[in-house]
Amino acid sequence: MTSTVTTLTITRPDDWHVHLRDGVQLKDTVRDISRYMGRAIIMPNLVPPATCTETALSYRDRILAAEPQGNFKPLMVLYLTDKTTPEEIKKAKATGHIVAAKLYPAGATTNSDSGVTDIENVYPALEAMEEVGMLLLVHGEVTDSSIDIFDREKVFIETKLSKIVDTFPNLKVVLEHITTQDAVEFVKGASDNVAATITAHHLLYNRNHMLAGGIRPHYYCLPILKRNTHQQALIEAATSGSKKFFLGTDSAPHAKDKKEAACGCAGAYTAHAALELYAEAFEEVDALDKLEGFASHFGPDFYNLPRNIDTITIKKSPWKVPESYPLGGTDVVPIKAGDMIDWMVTE
Ligand SMILES: NC(=O)N[C@@H](CC(=O)O)C(=O)O
Ligand SMILES: [Zn+2]
Ligand SMILES: [Zn+2]
Repeated sequence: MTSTVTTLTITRPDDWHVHLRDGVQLKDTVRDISRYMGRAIIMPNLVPPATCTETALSYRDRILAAEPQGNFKPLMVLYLTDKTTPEEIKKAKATGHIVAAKLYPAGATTNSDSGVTDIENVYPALEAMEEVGMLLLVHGEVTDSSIDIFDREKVFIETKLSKIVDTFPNLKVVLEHITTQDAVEFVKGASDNVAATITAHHLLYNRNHMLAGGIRPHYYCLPILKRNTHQQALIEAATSGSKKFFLGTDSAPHAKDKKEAACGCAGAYTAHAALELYAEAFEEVDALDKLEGFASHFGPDFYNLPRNIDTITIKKSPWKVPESYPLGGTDVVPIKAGDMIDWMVTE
């Protein structure tokens, strides 16, 4: 359905899950993320990962040195390992710049090799996080090779996440980039301390877009796109007005040749048009009136941070997405490369 709304002014949004990478790529990723996002949760899966306070803070310095536009504020995240200590958690939290720690099950996704091998290994760290009010962000997939890739999120929720949530009821947990109806139901049924981010690409696409009529590597990301019934459940959750679901693009650039390869990397680039892509998904179900809560209110509310005070305007003004964008001397192929996007942020 197409609505008659052609312009929408909303509180400035934030991105609660993004990958900016490092080094020469930063000038390109920082330019895109700071075009209109007020803040962003910067994922720490660098090589090597940002596992301690010093590495997270020096990463923050490099992001700021890449000259973000406007008043963009990077919110940093500690990468949990089997060895993360409660002391490190407290030290990180005390800086005021590190707001969360990320649980990557070892081997689950891009640059997760140093991640957690057994969740009980991080229980002392989780206890400290619960105590000081640091959020736990979770890549929710099991890594057992005998579990089908399309079931890994559901099995993680059943066997790991429910245990974490029961053991640490006062810990705030964000189940990142959810992809299934199972995740939607788990989050809805859990306490107010449990929320989820949803990407634009999981709202716009299902596994047919990736696999039917040819294999399209730029749609390949983790957790992998699921069947359309799951896509529908995500759309319903995002547009429901529930404060438990908010914007996290999981924009994750990889150079073109690393995606278009015999063994292509996982990750989709959406930072070139983040809010514009969400607007398309919300418009599709006539729910543009729900976009502001999802993009600009529920995230800061869950993180206990103030909402942004200024606004941006998004207009119906179709434009053609370039075939690629520069990425520190290489190129990244964005979602909707060469296609039209209906919406444009005009500030
Ligand atoms: N989502 C992805 O497919 N890839 C992310 C890692 C992640 O968020 O799991 C990346 O860093 O490339
Ligand atoms: Zn992830
Ligand atoms: Zn991610």
